[in-house]
Amino acid sequence: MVTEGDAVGSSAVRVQGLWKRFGQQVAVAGVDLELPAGKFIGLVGPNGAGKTTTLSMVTGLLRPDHGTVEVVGHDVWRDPVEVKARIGVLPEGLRLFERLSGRELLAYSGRLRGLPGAEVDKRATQLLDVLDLAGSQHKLVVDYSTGMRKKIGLATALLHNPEVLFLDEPFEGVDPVSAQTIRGVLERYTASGATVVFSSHVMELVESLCDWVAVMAAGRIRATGTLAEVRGDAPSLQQAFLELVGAQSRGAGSDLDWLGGGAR
Ligand SMILES: Nc1ncnc2c1ncn2[C@@H]1O[C@H](COP(=O)(O)OP(=O)(O)OP(=O)(O)O)[C@@H](O)[C@H]1O
Repeated sequence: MVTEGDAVGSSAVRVQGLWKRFGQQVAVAGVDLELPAGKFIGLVGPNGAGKTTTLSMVTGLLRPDHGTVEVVGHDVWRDPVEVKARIGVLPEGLRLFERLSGRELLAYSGRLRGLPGAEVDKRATQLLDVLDLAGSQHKLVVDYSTGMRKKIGLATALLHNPEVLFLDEPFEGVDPVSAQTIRGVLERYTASGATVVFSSHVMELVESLCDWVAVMAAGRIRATGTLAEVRGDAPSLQQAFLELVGAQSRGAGSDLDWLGGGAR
């Protein structure tokens, strides 16, 4: 799906005036966002910032209260079939068909995507191999570990060679070896001109992986741009992030004077 010229200088995602409320809780409060194509993009923010809610609305999983979302030039909510053919998604709380083996899951996803059987077989074999799942390909998904689930989820999201890949906390619960494997696959994928958008609150990871960042807090976008632009004069992205989300002066632990030291 990645075609020459698609990626250069254009936007992968264009979000305007996005709002989502759950009862009294405003989860996303008027987000405008333009994500450049062909970049490794990090959506970062503290717990509860609205990252998952935003990604769910951008990928057509959750209907916004207001606002529009375009992915590779198509309106997500008016043109969902066009958009879903062009994106891959690894959602938070990934639900998989547990009673299929990893190999069967890929075969099923590939056929759902309309790929010919022989092509699905070829791609599945390569993905299982690269993601170090070949030895577990006949195991049922229900018996996979957390890291293995993330990797098979990533394989299903990549199988149809999407133009944009959305990943919600792809490294959470993943050991360093698997993280390195996932990272290698993603770097190869973006090097070919595709776009990755992933959410995280691990700043070191974002700093080492991403070339473009959007910082979110309390349902709003606080900063966007290249890593250098968002970092500004701060010594690290972590520091810039803490300043942007206003979390510096909380005096962690100052009220917990009973904690530690053996006193009961
Ligand atoms: N289905 C829901 N019903 C009620 N409130 C919700 C729902 N989903 C999200 N929220 C609320 O919306 C806010 C944003 O949540 P969201 O999961 O989008 O944040 P997040 O940035 O992904 O957080 P985290 O990093 O902890 O996953 C939170 O206050 C959360 O409690």
